[in-house]
Amino acid sequence: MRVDVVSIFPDYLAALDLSLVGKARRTGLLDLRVHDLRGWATDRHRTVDDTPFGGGAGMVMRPDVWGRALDDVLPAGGAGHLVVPTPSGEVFTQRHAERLALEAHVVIACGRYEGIDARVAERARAAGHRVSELSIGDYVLNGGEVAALVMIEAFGRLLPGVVGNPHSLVEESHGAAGLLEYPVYTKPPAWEGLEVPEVLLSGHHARIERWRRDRALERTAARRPDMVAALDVAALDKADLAV
Ligand SMILES: O=C(OCc1ccccc1)c1cn[nH]c1
Repeated sequence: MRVDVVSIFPDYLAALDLSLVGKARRTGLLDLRVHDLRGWATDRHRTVDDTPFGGGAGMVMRPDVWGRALDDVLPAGGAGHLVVPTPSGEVFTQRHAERLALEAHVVIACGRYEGIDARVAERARAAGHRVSELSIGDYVLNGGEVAALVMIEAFGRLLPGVVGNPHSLVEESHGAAGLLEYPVYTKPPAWEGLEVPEVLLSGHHARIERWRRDRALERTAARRPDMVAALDVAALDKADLAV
């Protein structure tokens, strides 16, 4: 999988040399390239922004500079997926991560200031690329770089071979069951007067599985009632009968 990130702060993406994503790069699972948008600016001051049409505070990133950058990094023929992090985007979820992990070539355009001229996304769509304007949450950052780090980690870890034990990807929060993860414990069995729930030490796998699903349901209902509404209870019941 190839991922290009374009930003006026390319050093912000240095964190991607670390840990699992760094390993995926070194083993060739992930061909990640970071570009400085100013490389496509044409004037002496390497300007990438200008005042907004219609007035208002702040600056807007210029379409011509972004156009030249994306012409160079998006795949010819329009088979790319352009991701634009923005507070006004569709909320990025594990479903998006799963879909992006299947793409051959993703380009992430990191906006700054008040954002990127809207015609940039329009032109990329017209050229046949998939374009997703995605938000990582309901808050405003100074730029898309942090959101790019979040998304690359979220879909990068799903690439085959990146995470050692793929089974650890199955029972996660926001996984297929649509539940939050149950509470986890490790040694010592008693710590600071706090005990690990007895059932987890019982070796009785059916009971342990039921306890875990009950805690996951409880937690999801308490913290994410929105997810409960979307639950496929029939599937859970079937699982229930299985236990
Ligand atoms: O602030 C964000 O992106 C940076 C950005 C991009 C365009 C204009 C302003 C700010 C963001 C918040 N949630 N998800 C993304």
